Amino acid sequence: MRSDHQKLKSAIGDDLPIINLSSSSSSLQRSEVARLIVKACEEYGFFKVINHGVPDHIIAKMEEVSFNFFSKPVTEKQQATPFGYGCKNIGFNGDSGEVEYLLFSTNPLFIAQAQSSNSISIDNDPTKFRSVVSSYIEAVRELACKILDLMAEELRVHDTSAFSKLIRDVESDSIFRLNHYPPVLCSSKNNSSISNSTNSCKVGIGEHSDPQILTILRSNNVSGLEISPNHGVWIPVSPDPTAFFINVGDLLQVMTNGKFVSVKHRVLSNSAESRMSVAYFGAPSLDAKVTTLPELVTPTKPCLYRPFTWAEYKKTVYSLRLGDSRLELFRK
Ligand SMILES: C=C1C[C@]23C[C@@]1(O)CC[C@H]2[C@@]12CC[C@H](O)[C@@](C)(C(=O)O1)[C@H]2[C@@H]3C(=O)O
Ligand SMILES: O=C(O)CCC(=O)C(=O)O
Ligand SMILES: [Fe+2]
Repeated sequence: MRSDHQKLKSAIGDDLPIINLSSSSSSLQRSEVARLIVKACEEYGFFKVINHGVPDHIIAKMEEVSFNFFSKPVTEKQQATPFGYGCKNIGFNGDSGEVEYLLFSTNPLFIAQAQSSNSISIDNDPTKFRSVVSSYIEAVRELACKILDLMAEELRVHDTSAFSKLIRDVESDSIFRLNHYPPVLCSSKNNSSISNSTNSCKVGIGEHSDPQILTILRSNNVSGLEISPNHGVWIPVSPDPTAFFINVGDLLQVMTNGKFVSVKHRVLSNSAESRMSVAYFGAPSLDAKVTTLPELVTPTKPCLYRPFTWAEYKKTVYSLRLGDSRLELFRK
């Protein structure tokens, strides 16, 4: 007979933690799920969620509009205002990769402009993109809040909505990103490639951590994502389009006083197939003060980071390169 623990957490090929959220309905199982989430955040800053409750039709429509968007001619994609379309250039400081993307704020007012400017039309229907994206964002935000509340419960934080209320804020600066990594042949000659003893592969997005609180990521069934829980070690993550992958972001590392780790990750291009991913980056409002929760500070674990606003942190992040460590600059 398998124990409850084994039923809740089963190993995947690559041995990364899997959290079965359907088990969080009874209070006994809820605390076991919360315990496994916290363990995963301490050990990896990363886990996969199954039975997440996000309806299949919302996911399928999101995948469809994303595919439709990236299939458009480049000139049309470049006109996708007020959304930010980018190809190969990442950020503003010289980073690049084999990726094209659409990056925008999850603020409903911002998304509404898409309709008024008719900037992205899917199946000749300018409202379709907006409504599909809005439903998806709403669903993944709820998933993020559910996970954040479970974390707070297990960490014995007095206010169990301490994390989730930051991303529920109407002024939340959360962002949304669609990524498309076209197939690129691996070669041993190119400079912008990563090599090991047998082959080398082009980089889609280079090594980085996500600066926000929590990232909810989903992809099609094409590999490429790798995480690095220990310096120099890269673990490939098997794709699973039925699941969501959760990254601890820099702010959660600060709020938990370094108990949770903001996971380093990267994406390598696949030589045969297109990878498409959708990421929701849950962030607080720009003026929110980010502080370490008092419950995570003890005489033996003094507070590691000075308080700062998300605006201050974001400004630093955007002034640096993708792979730069920024948290060090905010240590006490
Ligand atoms: C080079 C950069 C791209 C990035 C902003 C930055 O200056 C450093 C962090 C990068 C990152 C990583 C996670 C997300 O994909 C992202 C949108 C974010 O918030 O921080 C990207 C930024 C970006 O692509 O603009
Ligand atoms: O495409 C992926 O799997 C990861 C994307 C990512 O790390 C990002 O957009 O920040
Ligand atoms: Fe990322």
